[in-house]
Amino acid sequence: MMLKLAIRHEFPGFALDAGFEAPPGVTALFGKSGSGKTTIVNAVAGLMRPDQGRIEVDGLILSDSASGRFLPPHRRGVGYVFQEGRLFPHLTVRQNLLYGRWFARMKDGARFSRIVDLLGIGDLLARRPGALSGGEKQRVALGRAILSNPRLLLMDEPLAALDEARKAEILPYLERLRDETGLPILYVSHSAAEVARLATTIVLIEAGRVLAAGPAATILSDPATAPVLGLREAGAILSARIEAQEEDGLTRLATGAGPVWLSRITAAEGSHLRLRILAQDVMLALQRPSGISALNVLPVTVRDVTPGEGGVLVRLEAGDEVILARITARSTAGLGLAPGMRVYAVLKAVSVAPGSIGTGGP
Ligand SMILES: Nc1ncnc2c1ncn2[C@@H]1O[C@H](COP(=O)(O)OP(=O)(O)OP(=O)(O)O)[C@@H](O)[C@H]1O
Repeated sequence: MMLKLAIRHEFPGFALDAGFEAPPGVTALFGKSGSGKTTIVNAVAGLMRPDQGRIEVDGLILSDSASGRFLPPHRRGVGYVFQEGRLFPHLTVRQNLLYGRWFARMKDGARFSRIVDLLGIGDLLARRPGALSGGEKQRVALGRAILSNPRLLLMDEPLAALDEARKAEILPYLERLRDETGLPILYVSHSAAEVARLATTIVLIEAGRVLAAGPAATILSDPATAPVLGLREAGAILSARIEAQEEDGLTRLATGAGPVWLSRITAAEGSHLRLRILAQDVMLALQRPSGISALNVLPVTVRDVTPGEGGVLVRLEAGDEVILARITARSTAGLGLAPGMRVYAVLKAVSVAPGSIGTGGP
């Protein structure tokens, strides 16, 4: 399924003119406060009617100004998860979950059990929302949205109200949803870390317009978009597979850039992971360094060198992957870095934080 959107809308003092496609997986809408993300989500949900344009999912037209078509929200088949779960306080978790299903007129017990298992909420079914933690509420809200059998899911900062520990608890469930439902998920977030972990596709919004859109790995490692995402957050995403759990506490991963060793990752051999390698954690050397503690030395070719305010971003081709390094202007000049040069990227095994390791491919 695919969402296609091209809309224009004017509020006093604000003009939205946005177009993009959202394939299955998580399409993250990322941009500053007031850039228009919620307006886009509301237009897809049918909560506002854009002045102009067209929104369709897999050929079903949700809204089209040219023909005057505008499907009301309840006929769109769109699941919506808000910042706060908005569960019905007087209903149990089971009743909240079934409420969504009632709309879809579904009576499929196997599917109910599968979603309950997927979200790990089986033990909560008899409780009321008042007796749930913030993270548990959000998992129930996700379950309710999915059980309504939607064509697509809208999530407007679903983790924003949670502390870091609760966020970390929910992220694996979101990854499973992304990988197992095959639905397009439009996901609004302010957090580059969250976007890097979850997004399949990234749409960068600035002042009502699409600044860049494309596969997450491409957008995240693009020096042109790094200032928007935040330089500290700039980096690459590598698709990796666990090859071996080694005896000294390291995990060996196969990546398109070569083998990478990281501190123990608790997942089975053969598992597919996505690693976020922050540009500020990558060092560059002209010769293969010896006598250093860093375990990962990858031969790479410089693709481009982009000076900016917070240092220089060097985009590197590593096998069939792209890695980004952020170094100082002095180091860039000292190494004489230029496109086409073959150098070595150095990465410490401990520099990839557990929160930067997700499941599934990029
Ligand atoms: N109903 C409305 N009437 C007038 N102006 C509106 C309305 N809804 C949104 N706006 C304006 O449109 C702009 C975009 O708002 P929107 O909520 O889409 O931004 P956002 O990117 O989702 O922001 P945030 O991250 O803070 O939620 C803002 O300037 C906002 O004030």
